[in-house]
Amino acid sequence: MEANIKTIKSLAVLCSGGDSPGMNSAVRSVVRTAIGMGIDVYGIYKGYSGLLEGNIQKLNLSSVGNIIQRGGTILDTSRCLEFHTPEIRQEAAHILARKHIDALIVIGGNGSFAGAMTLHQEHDIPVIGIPGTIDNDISGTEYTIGFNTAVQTAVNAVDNIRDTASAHARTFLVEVMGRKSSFIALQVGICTGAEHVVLSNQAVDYEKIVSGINKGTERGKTSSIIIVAEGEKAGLSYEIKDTLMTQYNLSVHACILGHIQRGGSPTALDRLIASKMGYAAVQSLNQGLRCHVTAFNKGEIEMVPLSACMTGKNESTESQLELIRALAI
Ligand SMILES: Nc1ncnc2c1ncn2[C@@H]1O[C@H](COP(=O)(O)OP(=O)(O)OP(=O)(O)O)[C@@H](O)[C@H]1O
Ligand SMILES: O=P(O)(O)OC[C@H]1O[C@](O)(CO)[C@@H](O)[C@@H]1O
Ligand SMILES: [Mg+2]
Repeated sequence: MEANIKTIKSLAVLCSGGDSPGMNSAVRSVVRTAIGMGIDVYGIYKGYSGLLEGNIQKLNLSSVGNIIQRGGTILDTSRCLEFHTPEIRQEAAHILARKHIDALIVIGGNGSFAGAMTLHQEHDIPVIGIPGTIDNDISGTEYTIGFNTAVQTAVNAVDNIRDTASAHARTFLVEVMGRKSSFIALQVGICTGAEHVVLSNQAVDYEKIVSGINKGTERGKTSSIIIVAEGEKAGLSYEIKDTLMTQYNLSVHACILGHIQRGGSPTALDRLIASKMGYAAVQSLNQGLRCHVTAFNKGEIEMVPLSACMTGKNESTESQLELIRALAI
């Protein structure tokens, strides 16, 4: 540790943005690691909104007992619009100082990381980000906690829909979450043997969808599954369904999976990565890191500067699409 780096005696942890399965496993790991190292640990309830309200409680070992397997987050979470305002962030910094909290661990997505970054830049507060979002849309890390569970939940749902699609000889459009990112859609598409995936950042290619369905019909297929990434707002699958009906005379069904993808008990993979990240977050503060993220790259946890995690990512989109096309022949 550099000689001029102040020792962290107390830290706070919060969850922000959409909840994701595995957040609790990460909170547990942060709390247990910190206490084991003699660091006082506080939970901030309801994300940045709770910070501004001073909704902060000291946590002990049993505060995080029996939560590793639970979905949601015991700390609750929020989307806090005021946090975009510098004066409001100044208030947040004062609240942390008044509570003698030396560092903040933020478990959340790209938006939550943007909030943590500004707090660090403006008020020199040590921050560590733990990537927790089902969207897997944070640059600098190949993985974000919750993605695997969300994909598994969606895959189970599509398997069920496939039974009906097959029994009734129907085509289904199944819309999955992911906002601007199509990672859930792509992985669900591969794992359910979908005929086509509609990406969130591209115009819908109706000719391709229709020729795919027709090709399948010609070789005797009676049902098809098309996965739709939701984009800016939910409901695109219904627009596609209407266009297929009115312009191509094709009758299809649409199903929006919605928030069932965000809840539920985390998979073993999410519990494992969350436990490792929580531990690494606290260790890294002890080692003098002050504005970093616990990233998961090439199978290992590594500390990456928060500044490297501020843009979206789209690596692997093309190769995943290629696989879907190759297998839907
Ligand atoms: N540019 C920003 N500056 C300050 N705070 C921000 C900024 N962007 C987002 N935040 C804070 O982070 C919160 C969560 O952001 P957002 O709603 O984008 O979710 P997220 O963390 O990306 O998670 P997810 O996408 O998984 O729901 C916002 O409500 C706001 O309080
Ligand atoms: O629950 P809310 O606030 O409607 O947010 C929905 C969004 O949150 C996410 O589930 C990520 O948390 C996105 O995939 C989705 O677009
Ligand atoms: Mg986000």
